[in-house]
Amino acid sequence: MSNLHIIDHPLVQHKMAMLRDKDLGTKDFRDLVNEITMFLGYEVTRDLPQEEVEIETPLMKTTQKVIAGKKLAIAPILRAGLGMVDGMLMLMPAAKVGHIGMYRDHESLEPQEYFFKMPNDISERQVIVVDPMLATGGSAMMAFDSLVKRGVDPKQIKFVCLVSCPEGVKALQENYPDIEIYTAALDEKLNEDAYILPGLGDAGDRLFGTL
Ligand SMILES: O=P(O)(O)OC[C@H]1O[C@H](OP(=O)(O)OP(=O)(O)O)[C@H](O)[C@@H]1O
Ligand SMILES: O=c1cc[nH]c(=O)[nH]1
Ligand SMILES: [Mg+2]
Repeated sequence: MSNLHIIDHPLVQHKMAMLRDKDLGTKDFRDLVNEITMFLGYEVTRDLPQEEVEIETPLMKTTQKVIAGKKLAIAPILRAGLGMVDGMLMLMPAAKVGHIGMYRDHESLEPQEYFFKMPNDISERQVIVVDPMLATGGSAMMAFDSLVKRGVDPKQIKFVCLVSCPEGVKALQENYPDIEIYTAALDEKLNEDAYILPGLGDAGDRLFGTL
């Protein structure tokens, strides 16, 4: 079974059309990233373990399923991943947040890690790594490497992005076949600067107004 989940819900696709528009302003871009993230978060949490609890409604006693105390962490890849944190926390307010600072060197296109701070018990948590863009896959894979080095089982990692491309998906599937990928779009290809086409440009710059 493929580990690639493309979320093609009409509301998600409608919001993606707005997000890609080059004339969309910073505030609206930020708001849409959060809104789309919530839809993706709904899908990525679909298989969280559940347990039955007893409750009492105003009319009678009954049982109801609740999430079975799964320990979660959200791990944004900076900067652009920061734009997805609030959307995820809206759904999982008790999740811890660990930050992975990374930028792609403009010449080599290789990711450079400049910050890594996780909750102490990260090896016991399911980790949802978030970054709007999956281009070559180098940044996501370096983030996974860093988590695995700290004892996280790749089976406990999920990756959520807004835009992906065949090159990045292939790299992740070859190197981390156990990691489920959730995306709102599988675009056409990378250009010669490893930007996604049609894509949405530089997600970090559009989120933070640093164009
Ligand atoms: O799959 P890759 O080829 O590694 O490219 C994707 C990475 O590039 C972007 O970050 P960028 O380096 O622009 O940093 P920023 O978020 O600070 O803008 C993006 O947010 C990903 O982290
Ligand atoms: O298209 C791309 C590729 C990498 N990073 C981005 O922000 N956009
Ligand atoms: Mg950037």
